[in-house]
This record gives sequence, C-alpha cells and structure tokens, in this order.
Amino acid sequence: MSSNLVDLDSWRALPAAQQPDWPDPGELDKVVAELGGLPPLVFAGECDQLKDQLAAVARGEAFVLQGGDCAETFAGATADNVRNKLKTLLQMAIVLTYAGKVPVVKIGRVAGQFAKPRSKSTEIRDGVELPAYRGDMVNGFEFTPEARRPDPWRLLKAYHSSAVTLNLARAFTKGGYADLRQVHAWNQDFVAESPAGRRYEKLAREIDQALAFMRACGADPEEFHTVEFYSSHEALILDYDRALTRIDSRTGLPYDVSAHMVWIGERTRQLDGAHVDFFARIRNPIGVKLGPSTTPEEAVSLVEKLNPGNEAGRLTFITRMGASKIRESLPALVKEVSATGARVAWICDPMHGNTFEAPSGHKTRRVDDVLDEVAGFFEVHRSLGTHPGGIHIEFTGDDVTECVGGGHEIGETDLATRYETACDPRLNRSQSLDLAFQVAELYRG
Ligand SMILES: O=C[C@H](O)[C@H](O)COP(=O)(O)O
Ligand SMILES: C=C(OP(=O)(O)O)C(=O)O
Repeated sequence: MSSNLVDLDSWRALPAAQQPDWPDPGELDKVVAELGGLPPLVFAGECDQLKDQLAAVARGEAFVLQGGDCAETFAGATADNVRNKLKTLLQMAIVLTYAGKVPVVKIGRVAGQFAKPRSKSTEIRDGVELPAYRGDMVNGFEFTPEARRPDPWRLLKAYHSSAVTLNLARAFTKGGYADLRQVHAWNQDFVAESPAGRRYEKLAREIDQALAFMRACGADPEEFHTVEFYSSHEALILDYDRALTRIDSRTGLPYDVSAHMVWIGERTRQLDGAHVDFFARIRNPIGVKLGPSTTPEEAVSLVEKLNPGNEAGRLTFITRMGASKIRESLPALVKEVSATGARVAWICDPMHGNTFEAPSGHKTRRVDDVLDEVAGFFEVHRSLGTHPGGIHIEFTGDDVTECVGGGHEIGETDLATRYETACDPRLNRSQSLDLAFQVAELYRG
C-alpha cells in the first residue's frame, strides 16, 4: 500500500470531534467497505481547476460566491430544489459579475452537505431526551428514538443523493439553463413581487443589451452559454470522506473525490485533531471556518499544518465572526497570516456568527446583521490592503421565512409562516439578491 494510503488513516488515532455515536461499529465497517468501492463523484482534475480559480481569488482577481442549504436533506434532492437553488445562485453571480465587475467563482454547498455539527449532543422536548439531529447522513430529523438513532447506512444514501444532485447541477449548468440568454427567464416568477426582483430586472435589461452588442460584433464566447460550478461541503463525518478519498491516477496524490472543495468547521478545527490531520493529507482546495475566538497563532498554525508548501489556491479561511465582532476580531488574524507570506483566500460567512433565538423559539438571523458583517469584512480588508475574496452563505431559492428583515420586512412573529430549514435559518431568494446587490456595491468601493 502506498505511503499516501497508510497516512490517510492516521487521523483514526486522534481525537475526532462531532462524530456520531454509531450503535454497531460492525455495520459501519460494512458501509465504509461498500463506499470505498463506489465511483468518485468528482474528478481530481476538476479540483485542481477550482484550486487555480481560488488562487486568483487570493490575488484579488476573482470573487467567491459559495452557498446553499445549511443542511441538505435526502428529500430535497429533487430537480425543482436543485434548479431553484441554482437559479438564485446564478442570479446572485450575475449581479456580482455585472455590477461588481469581477469574475465570480461559483461553489455550491451542495451534493454532500448532509452532516451537521451540533452545540449539544442531545435534544430535550417535553422532558424527553434524544440524540440531536446531525443531518440526514447520520440520523433523522423526526423527534423519535428510531429516527434519531445514528444509522451508518445513511452514509450510502448520502453518497447516492449527492450523485443525483451533482448530476442535476451539471445538467443545469452545462445544458443550457445557465445560458446568459436566460438572464430574464431566471427572474420571471420573481420580478413582480419583489423589490430585489425589479432591481435585478433592470440590470438584466442592461446585460441583454450588452450581449446583443457583443453578438452584433460577432462575439459569442462559450462562457456566455455554460458556467463552471463546483460542489463543496463540510467534511465532518470522516468515515464518509475517507472512504471517498482516492489516489489520483495523474499525480499519485490523494483527493477527497466526494466534492471539489471541502472545509473544516469551527467546532472541528483543533490543531491536534483528526480533521486537521486528515485535511493535511488530501490535495483538494480546502476551507477552514474561523470564529471570533480564533487567535492569530492558531490561524498561522493552521496555515503551517494545512498548506506547508504555500500552494496557491489550496487554503481558504472562511471567517464567521458575527457583525458585532468582525471589526475587532478579524484584523489581527489577517495581519499575522499575511505577515507570513501565506497565500490564503479570505471569504466571509456572515451567517454563523449572527444566529439568535426568536421569542417563538425559532433560530433566526437578521438580514441587517448579515449585511453589516459583510460590510465589516470589506472594511477590514480594505484598511489592511488585503483582498475581500468572497462570501459563504446559507440560502435557498424558495420564499422561506427563516431570517428576519430584508425587502419583505419579515418580522420575528412571521418566522413560523414558512420555516423549512433542517438546522440553521437561510436567506430566501429576495434576501439573497439584496445581499448580492450590496456586495457588488462594496466590491466596486
Ligand atoms: O450550521 C452550523 C451548526 O451545525 C449549527 O449552527 C449548530 O446548531 P445548534 O447550535 O442548534 O446545535
Ligand atoms: C457548521 C457550520 O458552520 P460553523 O462550522 O462555522 O459553525 C456550517 O457552515 O454548516
């Protein structure tokens, strides 16, 4: 067995946070063996293409739009859901590209985002205590002992749901749906009812005119007809991502081919932990979430462990500080990491530091806080002369009522109207477009 493969299992000797308490390890072994024989979901060469694009992001030449569900569900792997999510991502990307005048790297939180770290390992309702829901990859959302019992066979279902989702995403992005001539079509069901939709429609008309002019000049580049779209998820359940880690036939190097990009979450980025060890050995572009408690020394140590060769595009820091903390917590991290000469892309997750519980008991976020954290992210990087490289958001293409505020002024008492998330509150389509317009203005400066 090559040294790479042997190294790939060294994480098993280290503490691994947030792992399910599988009732029967023997069943897990059977699932892992079966997963290990299944085809890759992505090609290592595509991972390298994304790495090149993230290198451009780190140089300030491109901008990341990374987003999707907080937690994907097996039931959500449908054509309508994938199309609606993609449609919103494409609309946001168009706004950023046209209004922000910057190439946009489109990465979905899709086709693998089926596992969730939790603040508490159990949940109590009316005196009944059950294991917390950890995502469809682990257990069921229903509050029953049967549903909440971790089931390793769900790992296989997560693989197949990921394959279905990725297949749909590839079909939509390469098969004409993402053609720029659809720029109005993506908005048809939206424009009348939403201020953001009407604002988008004005921009779409300008784009149409620009496209007509380009065609009249004889220009009709392929980039107008398809888009590059990449998959990503938090590689939380290491048995899943290890089983889908394969040696690339071109380079002899290991890639986690469950997705183009994977990231380490805020709760699993321990320097001496299993996740950092595993991530240090795969060659994908990788991300690490950094919360307000991150010290500059930790950030520098993460660079040293995860990208000792200072490979361009390899490492992205996804900061999730909270609107009230970003302006004080981010500068020292950026300064210290930049002082080492590390080639790191910095993107902002304006969601996870801004969660609170509404009086109704729903977890929610204020759109104003989301917008303010992104503004703070740009302010810090502009003041330091570094690059605000992108945003990482939880959104849906549906008109859910999960985050308060935005163009439709959703109030805390409206949350129950259409609260559908399996874990954390997501921006709805209108709120997502509002965010894209603000980011475009911030990017232009
Ligand atoms: O998405 C991130 C985490 O999985 C989530 O915020 C945890 O939620 P909890 O604090 O309700 O466990
Ligand atoms: C769990 C997540 O975020 P964090 O690790 O930053 O809490 C997430 O992005 O789903």
